[in-house]
Amino acid sequence: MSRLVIISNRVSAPSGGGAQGGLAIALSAALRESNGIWFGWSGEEIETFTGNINFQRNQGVATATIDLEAQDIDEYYNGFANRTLWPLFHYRIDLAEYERGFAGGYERVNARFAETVVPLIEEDDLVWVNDYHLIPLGRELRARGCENRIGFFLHIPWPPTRLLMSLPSHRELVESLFAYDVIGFQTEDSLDAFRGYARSQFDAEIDDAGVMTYDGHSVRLIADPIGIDTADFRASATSETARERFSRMRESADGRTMMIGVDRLDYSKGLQERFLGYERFLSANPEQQGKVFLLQIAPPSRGEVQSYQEIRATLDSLSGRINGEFSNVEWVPIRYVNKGYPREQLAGMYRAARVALVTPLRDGMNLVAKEYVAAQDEADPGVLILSRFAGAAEQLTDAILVNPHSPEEVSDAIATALAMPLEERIARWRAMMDNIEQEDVFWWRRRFTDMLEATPHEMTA
Ligand SMILES: O=P(O)(O)OC[C@H]1O[C@H](O[C@H]2O[C@H](CO)[C@@H](O)[C@H](O)[C@H]2O)[C@H](O)[C@@H](O)[C@@H]1O
Ligand SMILES: O=c1ccn([C@@H]2O[C@H](COP(=O)(O)OP(=O)(O)O)[C@@H](O)[C@H]2O)c(=O)[nH]1
Repeated sequence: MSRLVIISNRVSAPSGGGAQGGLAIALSAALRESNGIWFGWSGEEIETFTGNINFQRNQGVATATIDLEAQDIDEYYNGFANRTLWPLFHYRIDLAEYERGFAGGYERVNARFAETVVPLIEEDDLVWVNDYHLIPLGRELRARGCENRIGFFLHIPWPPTRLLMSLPSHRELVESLFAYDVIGFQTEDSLDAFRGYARSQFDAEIDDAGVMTYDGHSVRLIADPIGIDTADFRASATSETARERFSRMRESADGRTMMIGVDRLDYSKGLQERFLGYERFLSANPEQQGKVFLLQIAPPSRGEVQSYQEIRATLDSLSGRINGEFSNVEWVPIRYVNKGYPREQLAGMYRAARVALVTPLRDGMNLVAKEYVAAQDEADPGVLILSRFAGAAEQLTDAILVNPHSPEEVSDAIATALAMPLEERIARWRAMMDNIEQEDVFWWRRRFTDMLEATPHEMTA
């Protein structure tokens, strides 16, 4: 197999602890297998951009990182990526900000990425660009003579055409995607939405095999849902650290049933709606008060962006209000923790929870849903409550699927989950486990890179 050059905004080499995003975890696993190199932003700020590359190798993963200057971080990461594209692609046009400075910074940083990474790319490498931060990177690489096979994978949802058209530069942004040889999406739903846009806005032809032709250039389109390293996660759920965490959780639960949520503190994760659904459940089922509690782990994320500061304040106040309303001296209904935990500890907590609430309003995939399933005890598994609007819902159809906007549905789902007989819990868990065992992170990576490798080079523009 050809060497992989993976490019993504953030490079987060594996480490012992701390919170890592799902993308980081998935790519580390993929890189180890392919002996590739991972290029991106270090997450560090520098006074003036130099293009100097810092090479490192951590636990079998080779990384090459650059620092960005303050204006780049403001306009590209906090700006166009997280104030414009993220809300828009998660259907929140009310939160999307359209500033020319953001768009300019986004183009500039994509050009800087291209300029810096081009010398690292060897003739037969497969180049794999990841996520919404780097949509125009393929075009920038081509402009610098890169004739390798280049693929792009979008980790977040592709929005419906009507929403995307609210972005002033939508045509230019999408046209830059035509520089790639393969474009991957998490779900059939996103792939459909992209096809709709390409046909209606560019008159692109798309055949039954998923090959899109526009202006004499062909691009292969694929829905390729990302998975987790299921075997590894399952093993980590019975590691010493996880077992210790499991026991401590059970002890601190003091005979009460624990439910869990684990999400970056992001408005797309539907935390506010989840708390309201849980509040509804407590009001509708007073006999459950004092018998259950929700552990919500929510490490702060993208704190420079105002909408993230606002959701944090909203959740502080909502969790406080619900706890104030229902708590007594011995019981608090929500344990709300603004801190990240290492994976093995999370695995122990997932296993200790009878129910997981994974209720994003929109999510590209949601790896937490898959991790929760992988961590369960097969003889006594917990129940997954999953939003219909998470990418994972296309695969995990045996979860209790809910509309996260409806407090009644969330409340009913909690009641159903808590009352579910063991036999049904096992049957649902088995079906979900079969899926995540089959469609794991290696399956995801192979499908993408096999397609990229099989795409004839002549197809490149
Ligand atoms: O790097 P950050 O700004 O701190 O954000 C963390 C990551 O969040 C997003 O994750 C997405 O990718 C996951 C894996 O495919 C998927 O399960 C999830 O639904 C997506 O939201 C983001 O897309 C990543 O680039 C960030 O690194
Ligand atoms: O305290 C935490 C919270 C989350 N995560 C990990 O962060 C990832 C979140 O990925 P997901 O796809 O659910 O959402 P994203 O944050 O990428 O949007 C999962 O692998 C979690 O195990 C973690 O390691 N520690």
